[in-house]
Amino acid sequence: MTAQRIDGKHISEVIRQEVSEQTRKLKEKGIVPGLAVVLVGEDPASKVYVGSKEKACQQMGFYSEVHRLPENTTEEQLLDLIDRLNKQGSIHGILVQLPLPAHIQEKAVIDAISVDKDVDGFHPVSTGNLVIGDDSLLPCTPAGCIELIKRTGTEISGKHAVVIGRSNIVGKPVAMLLLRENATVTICHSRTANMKELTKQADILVVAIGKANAIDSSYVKPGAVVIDVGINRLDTGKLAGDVHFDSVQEIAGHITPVPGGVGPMTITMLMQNTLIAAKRINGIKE
Ligand SMILES: Nc1nc2c(c(=O)[nH]1)N[C@@H](CN(C=O)c1ccc(C(=O)N[C@@H](CCC(=O)O)C(=O)O)cc1)CN2
Repeated sequence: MTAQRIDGKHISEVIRQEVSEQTRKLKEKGIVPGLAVVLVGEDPASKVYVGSKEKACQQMGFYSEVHRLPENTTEEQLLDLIDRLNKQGSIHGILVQLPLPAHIQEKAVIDAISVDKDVDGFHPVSTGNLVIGDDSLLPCTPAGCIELIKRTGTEISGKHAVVIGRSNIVGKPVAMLLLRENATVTICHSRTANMKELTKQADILVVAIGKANAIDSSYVKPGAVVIDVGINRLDTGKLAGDVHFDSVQEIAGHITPVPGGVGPMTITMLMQNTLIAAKRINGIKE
């Protein structure tokens, strides 16, 4: 069996067209979704991602602001900027690009973003709402994973989903989203005993561990949907996922490639969140 490749780039394009159409309709009501992206320092990958977010905003017809701050920006200066953006009427979404320089506390910065404008879905109140099933803006990469699974035609309800990785920004929220879709969810991590025994039971396997090619076909149940969240740059300069694609595609039913799988969905879900935030802030039903 050779798995079907889940084309994150194509799915992303389809969703972007939907977002851009809804934005056009919202603009007829005089509302222009606005996103502020804040970048501190010179991390090369972050610069590329922020540039892609700026381009995506243009493509969607959003208003956008990018604040590129020097590496030596203090936490206080960053918090002042967030305070201003929280109050700014033209801005419906605020995103601070991660990672931040070591002298700035990530938690203090995330906590300062208004929950209504938390388009990254990283604020503790957004996380709490996700856990209890209340409305909140969903974290982009986990929401992208669920969207990719659904668009394979897979019914998530009743399936056994195994998530490898327990980070606050991917592993835990993706597990919560799968639970919300009525999957039976197991979370594996670096201390899990007999991991293969668990992953081989998974109808849906989501891998977010940050280790290139760590998961081969011996971890995978035949026919499973495999979602690879890892983006690892190899010494050769090439990108690799956490899943050994060539090995796993021999056994899986569906599999995301890297690049071109989950990655493109992250920015697309950010566009969708900004549109949702603009509607909610203006009291418009979705
Ligand atoms: N505040 C945030 N910071 C970071 C997030 C985030 O969601 N919010 N996620 C990542 C970086 N990221 C977006 O910010 C991101 C990562 C990867 C991609 C992507 O499209 N990847 C491509 C490959 C791109 C390449 O060639 O390098 C793919 O997988 O196909 C988009 C966005 C950390 N920081």
